[in-house]
Amino acid sequence: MKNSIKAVDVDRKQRTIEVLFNDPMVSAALARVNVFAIDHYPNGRRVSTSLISAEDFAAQPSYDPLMWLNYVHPEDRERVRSAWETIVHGEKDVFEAEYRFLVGEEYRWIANKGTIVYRTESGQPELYLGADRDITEERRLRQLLEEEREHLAQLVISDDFLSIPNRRYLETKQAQFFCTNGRTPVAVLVLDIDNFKQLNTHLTHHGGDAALQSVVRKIQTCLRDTDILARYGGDEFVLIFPQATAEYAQVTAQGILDAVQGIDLPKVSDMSISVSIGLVHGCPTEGQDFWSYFEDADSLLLQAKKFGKAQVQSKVFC
Ligand SMILES: Nc1nc2c(ncn2[C@@H]2O[C@H](COP(=O)(O)OP(=O)(O)OP(=O)(O)O)[C@@H](O)[C@H]2O)c(=O)[nH]1
Repeated sequence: MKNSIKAVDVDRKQRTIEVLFNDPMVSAALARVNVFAIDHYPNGRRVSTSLISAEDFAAQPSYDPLMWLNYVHPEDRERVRSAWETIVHGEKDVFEAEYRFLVGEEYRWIANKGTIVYRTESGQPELYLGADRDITEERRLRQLLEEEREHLAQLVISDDFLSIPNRRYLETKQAQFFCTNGRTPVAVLVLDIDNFKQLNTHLTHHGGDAALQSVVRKIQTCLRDTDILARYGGDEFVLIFPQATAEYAQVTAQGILDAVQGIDLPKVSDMSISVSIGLVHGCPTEGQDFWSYFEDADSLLLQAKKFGKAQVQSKVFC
């Protein structure tokens, strides 16, 4: 009885395969869209004229619905195996995955989507009908586009002359360094180079550029990896010290003053270089934001300029 049921099933499957792949016109149309069938029972034969040759599968000695996974790239195999196992175990009929597959002697990226059409009496895959597509080139282009997109996104938020974040970075990212639970300390500093107009005149614009780069490199040597230094515009910079103590903020600001004053300018004048800094340190609460700290720090910077430059003016709230 069992055998006769199986025979009927096999006939039905054979008829489906014949309808799809024996007629030259229908078969050619299916090949154009890479439709194939895996005749899983009894020997895992691939029936199609599409991407992967039928010979790859034809010589398998016994029925094994997992056998084809041997052709999947080792790095993709476990991911694809667990997706395919849900099909083999009857949890799902529709399969969809992208993976590298050994075609001839090279791995190609394949997108495969299909469904189990028939199962054996015991629920094992009997006939799988799917379409696959070589997406190697498409993936390469996708990756190039992604890299290009990342690069452009990076350009938008960084100062390409000084290779540090720019004002747009501050405008879009500042909130992530600013926690308003009243318990998380932060320092915001606004820094401006003193008499830079005059320096530019003495050093020429090109020399001014070099001085600007030296200042930035010097400031960077004073910072932790987690501190932010961004160019706000011209010779004005903003620093954020996330989760910094007031002592760290003040010692670092003083360290920046000293480090910048130690920069050797070209010997075309007896000028030295210095910066002025406005510093606000606190534990922001609800209703405060980065910009309120920034405004306060900017006012303190103006005070520092008024009081003679080359100094830090600060306000510490916690
Ligand atoms: N070389 C160079 N100069 C710049 C750049 N960006 C802005 N500047 C110049 O920097 C100068 C900034 O001048 P201000 O900050 O207004 O004035 P200051 O002379 O620094 O005077 P104080 O700020 O009061 O100390 C201007 O002359 C700008 O043209 C740049 O990328 N390279």
